[in-house]
Amino acid sequence: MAEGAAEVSAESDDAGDLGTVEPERGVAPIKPQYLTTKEQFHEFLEAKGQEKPSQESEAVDPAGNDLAEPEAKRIRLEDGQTEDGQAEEAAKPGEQLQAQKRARGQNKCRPHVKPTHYDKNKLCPSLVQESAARCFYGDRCRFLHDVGHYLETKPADLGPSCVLFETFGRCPYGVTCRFAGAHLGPEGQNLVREGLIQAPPIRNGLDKALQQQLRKRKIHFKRAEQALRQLSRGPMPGPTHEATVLEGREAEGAPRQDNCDIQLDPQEPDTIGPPSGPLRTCGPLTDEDVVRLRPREKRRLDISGKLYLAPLTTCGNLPFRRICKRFGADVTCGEMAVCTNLLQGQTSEWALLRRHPCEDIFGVQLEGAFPDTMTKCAELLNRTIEVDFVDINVGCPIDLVFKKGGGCALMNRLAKFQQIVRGMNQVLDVPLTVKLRTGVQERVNLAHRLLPDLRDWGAALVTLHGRSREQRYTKLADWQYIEQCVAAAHPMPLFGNGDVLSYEDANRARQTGVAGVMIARGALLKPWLFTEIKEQRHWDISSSERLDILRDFTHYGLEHWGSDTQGVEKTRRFLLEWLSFLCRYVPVGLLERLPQRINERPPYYLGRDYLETLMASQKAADWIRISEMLLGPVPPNFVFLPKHKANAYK
Ligand SMILES: Cc1cc2nc3c(=O)[nH]c(=O)nc-3n(C[C@H](O)[C@H](O)[C@H](O)COP(=O)(O)O)c2cc1C
Repeated sequence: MAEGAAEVSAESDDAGDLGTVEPERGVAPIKPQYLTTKEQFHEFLEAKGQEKPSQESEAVDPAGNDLAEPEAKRIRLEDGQTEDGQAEEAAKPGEQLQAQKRARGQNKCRPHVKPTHYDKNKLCPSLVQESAARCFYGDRCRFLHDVGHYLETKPADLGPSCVLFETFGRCPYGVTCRFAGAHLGPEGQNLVREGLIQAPPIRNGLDKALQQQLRKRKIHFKRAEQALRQLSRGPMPGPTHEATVLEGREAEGAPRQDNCDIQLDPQEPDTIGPPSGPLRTCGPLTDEDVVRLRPREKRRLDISGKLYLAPLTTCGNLPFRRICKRFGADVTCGEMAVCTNLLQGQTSEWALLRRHPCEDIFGVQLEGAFPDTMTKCAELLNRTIEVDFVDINVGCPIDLVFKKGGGCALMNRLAKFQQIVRGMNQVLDVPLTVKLRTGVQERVNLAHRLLPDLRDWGAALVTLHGRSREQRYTKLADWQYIEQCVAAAHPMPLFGNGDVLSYEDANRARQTGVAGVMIARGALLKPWLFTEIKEQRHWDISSSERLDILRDFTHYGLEHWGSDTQGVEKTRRFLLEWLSFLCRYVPVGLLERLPQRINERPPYYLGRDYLETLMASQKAADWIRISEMLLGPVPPNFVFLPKHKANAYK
């Protein structure tokens, strides 16, 4: 789903031990000396918040902002929600159902954040982009053209140094950067530092020409149509792959959209995909090219034994994945993208496909309900982006997707499911993988029956989340069933997914015989989990180390979303979404028994220092306080309600 607009249900978590089906809800066993009451906890943070910033917070506040102003005055929260983002308890029985609905995983009535695109105080992009000579819109342009006037209304810088300027020697946001003081010369010119480092090229961006063709529906999906025709006649044989000059060049890592075959040919403007007739080439063929023309096999995906960071709508954004990569995640995947939105050339949906150079084994995940759109989308991506695999989300539980026959619903639409897998597999040069749940209903397991089919249809790997759609997160993942499914999938590798929060959990999961483990909420609660698993230890990470991780996230965020107001606020919102999960982590040194389990609710406790306590808070106002330490004060009338009620326990 489009970046920043996704709706995914991360339902409230319940308790119990990994491997049991009917879990007991637990409370994290915190050493008695750290325990406190709700009132004392909030009083403590309130009092600290009123104080002048401590040394600790002075050290972490890049802008040197006074953090003493109580956020509650400035932050509006959604009606019917308590300050901590949870639904108020229903007072009357008649309201109970309603309250239950509200208490489920999603905050569906979140405030709509007005886009700042048409902000009349925004400087015209022609004055920011050095390449743009003059404003295309002339007198009709709605943005400011007077830099002096713009600077008068521009809010104060958020800090003395700009991460883009520091890293690359040049900040593309120029005067609009919220840290612009670091790189503006005496005349207001945007400075460039010596030894300028090229910013890494955006991988998997959407080319403007391609976007136009998609919007005008001018693309002809030759390979997909051929595959779909074959499918309508009956099952197809396994995939065949004609190698082309184009593919050879792609294998060398050349950007695909710049390739002569994908460029929109005036003679054949509506064609994408390999030529069916004689090969078109960019120039004369060399011996090297001829070698590349040999038919080659579909690329393989060998990720057995690797740690796979789950696709995570909203939270699994590129900056977060960079953090997880640093801590040892081996495989990463983009957030779920809706195939029809990609086919329409929606910029925000294409943003979900972007890949950072550190993501060495990277896939994208697609959602869709129909063979034609899914196959066409697969062909489109096959030609335009660099990925190691494409995954189909057949685990998505949300109504919006389910009611259209996508996500989990495909588990009960066998004919369509088969056509989608076969069709996509036929047009992809990279392996196709599938993410499943145990089934739709709680007591009707379907996965074990589907796995042999998926293997025959050509899926290279399946990940099984050990819960049904109906269960959402109310029960623990059923690892016994996952074990049963390993045999059903054989020899196709099966990854297991559900409730891994410690190296012990990962070890137990591996004992089921799965090819590897996928981790979702565990990574959100503690991204250093990958290191813990690899080094087989518990890491008693300090609050300042945790803050450093958050700071790195904001730096990656500013790099990814921009260092102007819009980019800063986008970074903040994604940070806040993440903080709504992070607060559930209980520091190792505070636990009476290790490890923490994913179903255990932390009681109120005071950490070993102020920051540790602040990070344990489930109040949105406290997450905002943390964001202000890193990104400066929130704008006036700032509203935030987390998308996922990760802090809600049923
Ligand atoms: C915030 C959030 C977003 C998610 N988004 C996706 C998604 O885009 N695609 C998907 O297949 N699963 C998604 N999931 C499900 C996870 O990938 C995973 O299957 C599930 O959380 C179980 O793993 P866990 O127990 O390790 O959290 C999401 C889960 C969460 C908590």
